[in-house]
Amino acid sequence: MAEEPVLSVQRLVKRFGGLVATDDLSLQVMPGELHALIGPNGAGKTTAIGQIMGEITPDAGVIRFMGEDITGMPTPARVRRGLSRTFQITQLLEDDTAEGNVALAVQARAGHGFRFWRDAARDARLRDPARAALAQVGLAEARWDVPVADLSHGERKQLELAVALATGPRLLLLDEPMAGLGASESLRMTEVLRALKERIPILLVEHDMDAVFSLADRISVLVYGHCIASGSPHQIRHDPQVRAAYLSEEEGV
Ligand SMILES: Nc1ncnc2c1ncn2[C@@H]1O[C@H](COP(=O)(O)OP(=O)(O)OP(=O)(O)O)[C@@H](O)[C@H]1O
Repeated sequence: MAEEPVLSVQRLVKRFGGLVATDDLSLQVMPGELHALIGPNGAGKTTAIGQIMGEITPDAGVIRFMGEDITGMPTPARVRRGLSRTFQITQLLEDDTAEGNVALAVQARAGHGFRFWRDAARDARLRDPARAALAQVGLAEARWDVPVADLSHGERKQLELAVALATGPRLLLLDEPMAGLGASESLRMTEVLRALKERIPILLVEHDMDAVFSLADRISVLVYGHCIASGSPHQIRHDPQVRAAYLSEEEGV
């Protein structure tokens, strides 16, 4: 029997006034796959993630997750089913520690039964999975009890990924996890994602083409909200339309 996609987006459309931000977009993420979504600034990549998470309502199209139609489903219900995202600009509680932030996400997943969120980091049922998530993203243990406000940008990006992992995702939607990282931090994040994709399928939005071409099993290219090409890294690298529309602007590809 053919494998079912984890995520299937069919003919998605989103307009903002006269602007078509998502233009008849179809894409799939298969089990075990890292699917990269690339394209110029403003191509509609973040808008696509927003619709998959239920934060933005599409004007047309169908989104299926693990075979279920989730198009009209509220975000929390999608998270419960195993969808999890990170943001281009990190969204963390500045005053809480790294571990506290992840423990809160574990608590949110567990739902009721934990009454006082301030104690989240102290409860082993929250602490242990939180620490497991922090270890997976490679954040140094000495930084786990540091307030978020004192973390470097690179550490915040790692932490944001740990928060996304804490909800127990069956699909990760990553919006520019390399944004603002230095060369060595990007390489470290690439290796973290390489290990993660062995366990969790990933839809990756990213401008770092070294990372994209080294990690992706499949790449889809968005231009003005429309997918102009989808294929293996080799196919995309050699697609003349893609090179003309996007890759020629990017260094080293
Ligand atoms: N809430 C909104 N209202 C109006 N226009 C919007 C809104 N959100 C996004 N847009 C527009 O939709 C288009 C797609 O934006 P989006 O942020 O999805 O692009 P992107 O591919 O993620 O860009 P980048 O690579 O710069 O992050 C842009 O022209 C943007 O200005």
